[in-house]
Formats: sequence, structure tokens, C-alpha cells
Amino acid sequence: MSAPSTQPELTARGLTRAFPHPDGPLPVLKGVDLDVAAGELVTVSGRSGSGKSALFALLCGFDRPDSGTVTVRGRVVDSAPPWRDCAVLPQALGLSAELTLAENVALPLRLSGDSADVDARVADVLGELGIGALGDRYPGEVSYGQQQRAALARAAVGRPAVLLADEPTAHLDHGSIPAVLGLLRRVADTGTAVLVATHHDQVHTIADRRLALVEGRIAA
Ligand SMILES: Nc1ncnc2c1ncn2[C@@H]1O[C@H](COP(=O)(O)OP(=O)(O)OP(=O)(O)O)[C@@H](O)[C@H]1O
Repeated sequence: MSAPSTQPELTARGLTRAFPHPDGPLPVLKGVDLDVAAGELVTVSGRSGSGKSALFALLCGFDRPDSGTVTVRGRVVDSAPPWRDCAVLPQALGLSAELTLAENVALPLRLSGDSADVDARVADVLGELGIGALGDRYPGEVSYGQQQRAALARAAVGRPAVLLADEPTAHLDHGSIPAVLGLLRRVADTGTAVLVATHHDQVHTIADRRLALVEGRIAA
């Protein structure tokens, strides 16, 4: 594993978020602080419903905190940052049903004008994740676990400064997990700040640091 640099690419300070509930607002995040440095891979565990996905939505600018601040590359996040700064594997995946898996993975490269060797880079990352033969298929023609790997490939292909992966092994068989862990580790080793939410103990084996979300706050 590479030694992490000291400059945090991703920071959160004092994040709070409550959601509407029939009994009154439900405070889910109660003051979350975290840093992830370039080249560092940090995992976050927490029981189901502890707020991991809610936290990730704030970190990538999909949602706004009630209070607190997120920065990516030193800039305050008040809407979703460019994908090359912060790329996401969300739990809902968000693949476009009208595009093949390869076209989905290529999309962030094409949208950012990063057009060099797109086909080769897409083929490489799909191959690394064991779905190289499925690039011409549409999401509706492959399993959910294969879709999940394509969504991870889409997040990783552009070498973003920050990569957020929410439950990247949730729908995978045991045989597919090492490739996903290998990719996440490789992406961190090439300088990306990687934050992974997970229930799987196996994922923590590739972490530089392991955190837990407990009672709305981060615990080491
Ligand atoms: N948009 C929303 N509206 C209302 N409640 C919400 C909303 N989003 C999340 N919640 C609530 O916030 C809590 C945390 O949800 P979240 O999905 O972040 O948990 P999680 O730790 O990711 O769970 P899991 O491990 O099962 O994916 C839950 O009680 C959930 O019902």
C-alpha cells in the first residue's frame, strides 16, 4: 500500500442531517467529521439505517446538510462537483438503460472531454472487473451484480480525485469480490482518495483506515 499524502482531498466538518418522520424530524447525522487524503482508502461500517448512504449523498453533493461543510479538493461542495473531482458508485447505481455497459462507462470521459483512448480504457476497466465480455450488453440484459461492477467501472475510469463507493460488494458472489477490491486498492494507490461504505468484513482488509458510523457520528 502507498503512504497517504497529508493533504485531504475530501473533508467533512460537523455534518448534520435530519429526515422527516411521522413522529417528528429523525436526526440521522449528528456531527460527522472525516478526512480522506489522496492515495488513502478509508472504509466506513455501520448498522443498516445508521446513515451511511445519507452521508455519501452529502459528500458527493447529491443532498445538502442541515449544517456543516464538505470540501472536495479544497472547494466547498454546494452542488455535485465535476465527476473528475468526485465520482460515485451509488447504491442505486444509476446506469442509463439506453446505453450499453461500455457506453455507460465511457460517459464520464466523453462528458469531460477526456477523449484519449476511451475504448481501450473502458475495455481495460471492464476486463479488470471480470465483465469485459459484457460491454455491448444493455443494463437490462445483465445481472444486478454485473451492473454494479459496470457502475464501479464508470466511477473509476476517469481517475477521479475522490471516489465514493457505497456498498460496492453488496450484490456480488464471493468469486467476484477480489477483482472489485483489487480495483479499489489500485485506484487509491494511483492517488485517488477512496471512501467505501460496507457491511462486508472482507472489504476492510484493503483499508488504510477503518471508521464506523455510530449514533450519527464517526468513530475510529
Ligand atoms: N430521503 C429520506 N427521507 C426520509 N428518511 C430517510 C431518507 N434518506 C434516509 N432516510 C432515513 O435515514 C436513515 C439512514 O438511512 P441510510 O440509507 O443512510 O442508512 P444506511 O446506513 O446506508 O443503511 P444500509 O446499510 O441499509 O444501506 C434511515 O432511518 C432512513 O430511513
